[in-house]
Amino acid sequence: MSQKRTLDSFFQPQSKRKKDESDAAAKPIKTTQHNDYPFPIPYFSESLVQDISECPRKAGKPMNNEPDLDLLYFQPFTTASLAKALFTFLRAELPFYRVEYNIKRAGIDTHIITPRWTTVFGLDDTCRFDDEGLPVDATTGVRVDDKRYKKYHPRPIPDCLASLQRRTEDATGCKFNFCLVNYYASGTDSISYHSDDERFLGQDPAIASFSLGAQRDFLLKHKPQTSLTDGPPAKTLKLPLGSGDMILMKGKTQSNWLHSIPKRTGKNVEDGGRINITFRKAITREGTENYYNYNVGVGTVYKWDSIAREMKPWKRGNENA
Ligand SMILES: O=C(O)CCC(=O)C(=O)O
Ligand SMILES: [Fe+2]
Repeated sequence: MSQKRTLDSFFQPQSKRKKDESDAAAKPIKTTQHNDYPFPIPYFSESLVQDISECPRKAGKPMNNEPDLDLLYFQPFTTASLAKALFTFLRAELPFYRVEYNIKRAGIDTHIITPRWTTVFGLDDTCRFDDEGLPVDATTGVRVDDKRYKKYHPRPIPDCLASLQRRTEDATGCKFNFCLVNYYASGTDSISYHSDDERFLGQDPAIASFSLGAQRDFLLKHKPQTSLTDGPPAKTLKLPLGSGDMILMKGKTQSNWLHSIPKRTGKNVEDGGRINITFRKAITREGTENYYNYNVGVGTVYKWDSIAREMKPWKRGNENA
């Protein structure tokens, strides 16, 4: 019988732990494990799960006063203390990547180094994970051997992020199957103007987007109008997203608007970092392939080093160093 690939288990106490460490430090931590995680990912504590279950305290505010814009702004979704705890936990416990790839830009081969740390978990709607953690057809339950799952193996959303996902689904009435995480270590990290309007998300996708940590501006601008008769260009909107805020982007937003997190300069560069979590629903296998390609890639795994206070390359066998 093959060994279970997904195990929600109790992590073994670390072998290098000194004998005189407190009982609290020696307490086993419950983790989600998977063959395609570089390391086990701890569960949130019971008190964090309880705090999440009490969010949001207030309904989201609709923002639909611009053409084709359809947002629900939870300002905030979580309390400030929960947002801080989530930020600290996720930065320390998730594997991150600095993905590099080549594209043709204005006809010229260009090497892109993604200007932020990224990670992703999930699987499109055509499949689900079986209890060995492998993709099976969502309706027949038969193992799926698809080239789109070969280069990067899909991996399930760990229990910690799944508890935030469930609360988000209940609060919005939307269903999600992917969780993308961005870590902007400082003001020099950014995401340029884009729309999340890929075909693999279907028409009018709903995307829930959380902000944790430093406040950063979220800019929105209407896509260029196709003809002069379409009216004057809509103005750029600036949402100064704070820790614990969540925006649900829905309806015609992705097909008509671009969004970005611009770089910050001068005294605003060192801001302590910001984490963005998005929950989305991919409906085809191209979505799975695309998300792992651009958010995990084939490069080095990094993990937060709380002493050096930066991401450090992570190597198997070095866990307790
Ligand atoms: O960091 C953010 O708020 C935006 C992230 C984003 O737009 C994306 O990951 O597609
Ligand atoms: Fe986006």
